[in-house]
Parts: sequence; C-alpha cells; structure tokens
Amino acid sequence: MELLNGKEISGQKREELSAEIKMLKEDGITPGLAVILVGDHPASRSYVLSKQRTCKELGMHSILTELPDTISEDELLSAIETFNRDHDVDGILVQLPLPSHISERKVIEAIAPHKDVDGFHPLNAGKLATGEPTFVPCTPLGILEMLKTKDISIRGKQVVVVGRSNIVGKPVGQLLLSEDATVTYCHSKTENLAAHTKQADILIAAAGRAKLVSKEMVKEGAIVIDVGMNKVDGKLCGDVDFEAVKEVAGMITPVPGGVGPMTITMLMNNTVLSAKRRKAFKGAV
Ligand SMILES: Nc1nc2c(c(=O)[nH]1)N[C@@H](CN(C=O)c1ccc(C(=O)N[C@@H](CCC(=O)O)C(=O)O)cc1)CN2
Repeated sequence: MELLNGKEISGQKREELSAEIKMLKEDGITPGLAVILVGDHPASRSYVLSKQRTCKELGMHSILTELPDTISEDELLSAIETFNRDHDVDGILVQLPLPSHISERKVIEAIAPHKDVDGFHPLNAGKLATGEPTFVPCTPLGILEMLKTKDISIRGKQVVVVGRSNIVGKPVGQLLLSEDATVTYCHSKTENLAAHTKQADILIAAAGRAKLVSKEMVKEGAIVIDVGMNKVDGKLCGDVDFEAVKEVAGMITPVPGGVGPMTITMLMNNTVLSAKRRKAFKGAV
C-alpha cells in the first residue's frame, strides 16, 4: 500500500504556482482573493486563516471580511457586490456553511461567475457538466491533481463516488467522467452499497459518515480517496476505516493530510487562473 500524501503533492503544486505568480506580478498583475467569513465557526475560521496564510506565502493579495452571524442576507449580498466590482480581486469565496437564515443558493449566485474560484455558481457547475472549461470546485480538482501527479490512469477505470453533494460528490464524478472514467454515484439511499464499492478501481468516499467504508467494501489494490472530515471523540477521522482499508488498498489518502491540503492549494490555482484571464483581457483591450 502507498500513502497518497496530500501535503507533499500540495507542496509541489504550490512551487509551480509560485513561479506563475512571480511572472504575473512582473506583468503588473497580483492575483487577489477575497474571502468572506460569516460567524465564528471554529473550523471555518481555521480554514479561512489557512487560505489567507497560503495567499501570503505565495505572494498573492488577500482580503478577509469577517461578518457577524446576525448579518442579514442583503448585507452579505452587498459585501459580495463590492468585491464583484473590485478590479484587484480575481477570486471571491464565501466560506460554507452559512447561518440558517441566509440562503446559500442566493449567496453563491451573487458571486460574479468569472470570480467564482470555488466553482459553485450554477453557470460554472453547468459548464463542468457540459465539459466546457471553467472553475472546477477545489476539492474535486485537488483529487484529480493527486491522481495525475501519481500517474494513476483514469481512462476506462471504474470510479465509484459515495456521496452526491454539489461541492464534492457531483463535481468529482463529472470531472473524472470528462477524463473518460466509468462513473457510478452511490448515496444514502443506495441499496447494497458494498456491491458497488467493491467494483471500484478508484473509490471516492465523500458521504460525511465516519468509517462508512470498511475493508470488506474495497477491491484489492483499489485507489481509495477519503474526503471525509468527521469529528469522533474530538478526533478528526475520514469516511474510510483507514487502519483496516490500508491492508487491501493499492493507494490510500489519510485524514488529515490527504485531500484537505489539496483543497486550499487548488483554490490558489483557481485564483491564479482567474488572474491570468484578467491579464489576457487587459492585453486584448
Ligand atoms: N466556500 C467553501 N466552503 C467550504 C469548502 C470550500 O471548498 N469552499 N470546503 C470545506 C472546508 N475547506 C475549505 O474551505 C477545507 C476543509 C479541510 C481542509 C484541510 O486541510 N483539512 C486538514 C485537516 C484540518 C483539521 O485538522 O481540522 C486535512 O485534511 O489534512 C482544508 C479546507 C467546507 N467549506
């Protein structure tokens, strides 16, 4: 079994991005990311600070707007609008989840699609589904980056995705379909889950249920990607029973240190992509 080390792969990708950012800055463009955090959810705060820190390390411009969880939906929408109009901002994201009185859909739809570096706007989700170039959500893009870095072949392979969220499950299946995989989606209503997962050459667990995937559900030699972030007895654990599954998997991502670090790196990737588009646009006018 080989461990798919997200920190290591992330580090390599960040070096590439750093060189691209240097070139953009030489042309007078500093990639800029605006992050909006609503409320004081400790995990969200820690992810947001990590995004800011990574921007700084890579020499990018970063703005953090913190808003109280009592903020109205309209006030949040107008904060987004300010960044939509700011020419120094290439990427905008609102950290999820949001308080229950705010519509996630309205918030995502308020972000200008050309600055939607999370890739959650329906226009960008539609482009991904129809195979057009677009911002791909960061966790799915990070998974693809890991597979490609490790020269894991995708074409014709059986990919089973457990989970159907708009952030991970659906887009990762679409992304790997565009890489010519044969994709099966499973979810909480799937009958005989193990019969499906056992077929997987690449198994992606993104259901949000601790240790859902047991050793018996995995084919010998399979690539197992764990997207789960569950807290059990105060300890972070994935959707895969890591200790047992590592005995049968060919390669496996740990939690922490697997897919998580890739998510933030691919956010930087998408912001750099957006800045490159700004540069191309500037050159064209
Ligand atoms: N607007 C968004 N909101 C959320 C997203 C997102 O992509 N956009 N994804 C998640 C949270 N997230 C990034 O925002 C994220 C989650 C986890 C990690 C990570 O590196 N995890 C570490 C462990 C961290 C820990 O100890 O708690 C790991 O797996 O090694 C990075 C980013 C939901 N919201």
